[in-house]
Amino acid sequence: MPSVHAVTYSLLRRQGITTVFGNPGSNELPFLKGFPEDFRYVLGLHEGVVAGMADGYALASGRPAFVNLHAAAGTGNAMGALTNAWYSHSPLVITAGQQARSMIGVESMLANVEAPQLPKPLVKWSYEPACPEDVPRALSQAIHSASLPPRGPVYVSIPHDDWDREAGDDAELVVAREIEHAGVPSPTQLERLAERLNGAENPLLVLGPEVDARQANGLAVELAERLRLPVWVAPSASRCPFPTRHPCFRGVLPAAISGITAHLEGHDLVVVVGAPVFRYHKYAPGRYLPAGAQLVHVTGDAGEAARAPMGDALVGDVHATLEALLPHLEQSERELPAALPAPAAAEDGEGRLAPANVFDTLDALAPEDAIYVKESTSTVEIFWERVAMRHPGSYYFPAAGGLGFGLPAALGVQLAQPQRQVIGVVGDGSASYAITALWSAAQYRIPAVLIILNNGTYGALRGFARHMAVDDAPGLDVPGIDFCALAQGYGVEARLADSREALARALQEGLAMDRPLLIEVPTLPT
Ligand SMILES: Cc1ncc(Cn2c(C)c(CCOP(=O)(O)OP(=O)(O)O)sc2=O)c(N)n1
Ligand SMILES: [Ca+2]
Repeated sequence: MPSVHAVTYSLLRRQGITTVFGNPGSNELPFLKGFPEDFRYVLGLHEGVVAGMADGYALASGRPAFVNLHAAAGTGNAMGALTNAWYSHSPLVITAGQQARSMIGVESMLANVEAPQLPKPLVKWSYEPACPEDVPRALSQAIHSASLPPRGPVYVSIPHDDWDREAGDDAELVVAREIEHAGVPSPTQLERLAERLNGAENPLLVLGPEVDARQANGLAVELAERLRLPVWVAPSASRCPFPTRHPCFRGVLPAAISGITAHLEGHDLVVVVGAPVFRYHKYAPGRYLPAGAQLVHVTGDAGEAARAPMGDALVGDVHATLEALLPHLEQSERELPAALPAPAAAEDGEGRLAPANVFDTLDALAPEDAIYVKESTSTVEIFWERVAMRHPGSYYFPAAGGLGFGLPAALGVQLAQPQRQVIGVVGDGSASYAITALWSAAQYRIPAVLIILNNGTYGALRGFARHMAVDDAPGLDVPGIDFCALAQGYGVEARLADSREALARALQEGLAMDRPLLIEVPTLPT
């Protein structure tokens, strides 16, 4: 009769999950014993890096990513990354090694006491099987639960003495299970939605990360051109759902109630697709909608629909809904919106570049299908103004703003998308939360270009301090970090680019390399 270990690896292989992102302890060794030749283990030196790499991999592949952490301590280190994975609906299957069953109750060393409670509320489901025979079924439930809408991370704690136990006669029935989700609205629901869109005088479209996750970007372009309306990206954008050089593109909505409402003025129908309504951030109270405006929301996440403070919603798969909706929409006679004007030129400082000039240089030299993993919080708006993104899966930003995402996620995305060039654009503050990711980049020769924008400060917090009238907070500056030295210490080649010419040279070098390159750019604060 096969062991729990054998059935588990059969299940993972059959479900196409042959990469394990992990950091091991003694509890995990029996799972890693006899690690199969056709599997790949990607080690991260901190569990925040492990979960961040897995998050990038899952988001960019659209497939569940498997994580193996060490008991409670490893799970705790991953919680920051889990805030992002939860809000980006990332299908992570997180496993944690547990002490031997007979040693949990006495709370011996490495016992993960009340394990399923630990990752809540940042997982869809968490479980510790009541007996070894239930481990393969529990892992099958984890894979399908993570993948079914609304997608999200799940957690299974597994005692280390389960792996060599017999799995039971029917254990292998779970190995080949396939579960599909339909989620197409009914003809009546589509007609009602189409009637509102066709009847609107001056509609506006707001697109969210789910449009990109479901690869519905092209359908969103068709919708925009059919209705000839302005297209905004939903606030706190963690993905890019619409081509940024399209004439309908208007930018990213500000993440504040009054700021959003100001942009909705004059529109009688706001159509939100694939985003929560809304991911506010800065506290700037105001009316949720301008007078005379109605809002209709299409989302695959019933929770997002239920918690919105206004509007009507249709819960269904956004790709299937847009595809089924288009034939019901009339061609609008409105003028197509005019493309946004090119942004003004920016001045560099002495030995420091303006972020705008970094991004213009990037836009000029990067491949047209480059993938950007962004985590420099004060330069988000400038980035969206200056960098062209044309294809699905071109942009990733931490969905909960939990820093330490950028460097690991850039590596995970590059592992998932080897045929496209990944460029990480990370602030000096953010980089320090996951700097050990550079070791994994070097060890696995992951050919991402990693740009560190070094303005010596927590730039976004300086902006918040001004907004919140806090002019004397300590702890907002991070001077004196030499990222080139840190990179070389972890085995990654590095270049200092303190002029546009030096940046162009370093970028061209990095884009041609088959291994990672870190580029440190001293920048002006925004
Ligand atoms: C894990 C974690 N810790 C602290 C913060 C708070 N925080 C911090 C510390 C920011 C500064 C980021 O600095 P940076 O250098 O990465 O980028 P900018 O200088 O462009 O803002 S933005 C922000 O929300 C956070 N979001 N996540
Ligand atoms: Ca900074």
